[in-house]
Amino acid sequence: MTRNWTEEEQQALDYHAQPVPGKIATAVTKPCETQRELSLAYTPGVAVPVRAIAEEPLDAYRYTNKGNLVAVVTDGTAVLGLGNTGALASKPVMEGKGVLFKTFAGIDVFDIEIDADSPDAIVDTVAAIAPTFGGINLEDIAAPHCFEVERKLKERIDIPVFHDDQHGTAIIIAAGLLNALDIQGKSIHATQITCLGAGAAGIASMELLVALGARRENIMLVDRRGIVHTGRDDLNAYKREFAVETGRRTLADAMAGADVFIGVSGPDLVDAGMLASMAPRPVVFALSNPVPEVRPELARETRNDLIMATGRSDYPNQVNNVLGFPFIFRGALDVGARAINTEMAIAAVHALKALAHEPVPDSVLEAYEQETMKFGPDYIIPKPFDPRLIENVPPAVARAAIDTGVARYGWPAHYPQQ
Ligand SMILES: NC(=O)C1=CN([C@@H]2O[C@H](COP(=O)(O)OP(=O)(O)OC[C@H]3O[C@@H](n4cnc5c(N)ncnc54)[C@H](OP(=O)(O)O)[C@@H]3O)[C@@H](O)[C@H]2O)C=CC1
Ligand SMILES: CC(=O)C(=O)O
Ligand SMILES: [Mg+2]
Repeated sequence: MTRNWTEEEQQALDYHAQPVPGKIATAVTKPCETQRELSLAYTPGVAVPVRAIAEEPLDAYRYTNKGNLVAVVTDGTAVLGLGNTGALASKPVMEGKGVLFKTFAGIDVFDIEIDADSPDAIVDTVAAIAPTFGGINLEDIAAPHCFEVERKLKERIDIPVFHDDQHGTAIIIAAGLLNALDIQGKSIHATQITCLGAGAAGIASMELLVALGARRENIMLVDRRGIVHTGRDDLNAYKREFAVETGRRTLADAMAGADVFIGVSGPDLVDAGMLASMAPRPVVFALSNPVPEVRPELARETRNDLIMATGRSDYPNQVNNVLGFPFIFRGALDVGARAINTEMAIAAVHALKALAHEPVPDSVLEAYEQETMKFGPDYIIPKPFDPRLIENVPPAVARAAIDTGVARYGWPAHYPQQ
């Protein structure tokens, strides 16, 4: 098949193809150049840690890479905003998550793309390979299957299972939104929120906002069929939790008077009229990747009192789960956490929120070719290249893990003194 890629698309293909196909490889961490080293790395030396681990399974964290290795697992059913591309085509995204885990938090990743025809097929596969890993990052598995997969895996294995599109996204949305509302002079408790997308990201984000003080009755969830309301008989149990009693039906109805729009759905679904109908000083997070629900250019043309974020790196205010999963897993792995719970998620929210108020380091300004960046409408959340993320977020997550009793170890010796 001959395709006509644009210059920018061709650059993306070349980046992935050259100098070797793909974005990630394995690295050897021990010397293996002499007969002596070979006998330590392989037989006979390798038998000693095998016997140790067979006697004491926790020794796997000491003698293997288990404690620093995460599986990024998908079935390819909700790949970015591209939909169900299948397992194979999702691999560049999963390798990309591996790049971010390693670059930002030093965590190694195997990406696991599974051809699965049911939630149980994913659960059985992941449970069977779990001994290899210190954590499982579920990625781009569509709702509602993602909820069942995560719940069943949490019941079956004793390492953290974290669906990034649910909880990673929710954490970053919450941190960015709390800051944006402060700037707009609004309170989460009284805010009318319209969320377009009632899948993995939408449901989990609204649940976390409720845990942080948003009122369930102030949230209007919208899916392909319009507003999620109590008169509908096609709702799954997760959507039903947010069903409101209302005569309103369409996305346009849901946008009128809203203080906040969260888009976790698909490209170009919001028009100028909908934006214009929102309340004064609104917050608009159009987070579908790669194409947002509304382009920032259109939003700015329409009104100048909004705070706007996208999931992308090339506009101000990138609200994207890249700010979460590397640092959250770092904190969880460093204390041998058995789970990543809501308290750990909320600790990450507050750490990210607070960091946005601090002066921005020069290295970040250079990476973004900006002279200044300061807390305000165009800087509500730290940038992924901020070197303080790794200093601030993992300790906050680790502290919450220890306090809630899910940590296997105490405060890491290399963490800042408390
Ligand atoms: N910036 C970020 O960090 C992140 C962004 N996202 C983005 O969020 C989006 C959804 O991801 P995810 O939740 O994992 O996917 P899911 O498949 O789990 O959910 C998608 C949801 O979007 C709704 N939707 C899709 N297209 C439309 C449409 N044309 N009109 C109305 N509703 C629509 C679906 O409606 P229905 O239920 O009726 O099918 C569904 O509720 C993607 O675009 C993804 O890129 C996701 C995670 C992180
Ligand atoms: C960022 C991400 O995980 C997504 O768009 O699916
Ligand atoms: Mg994703």
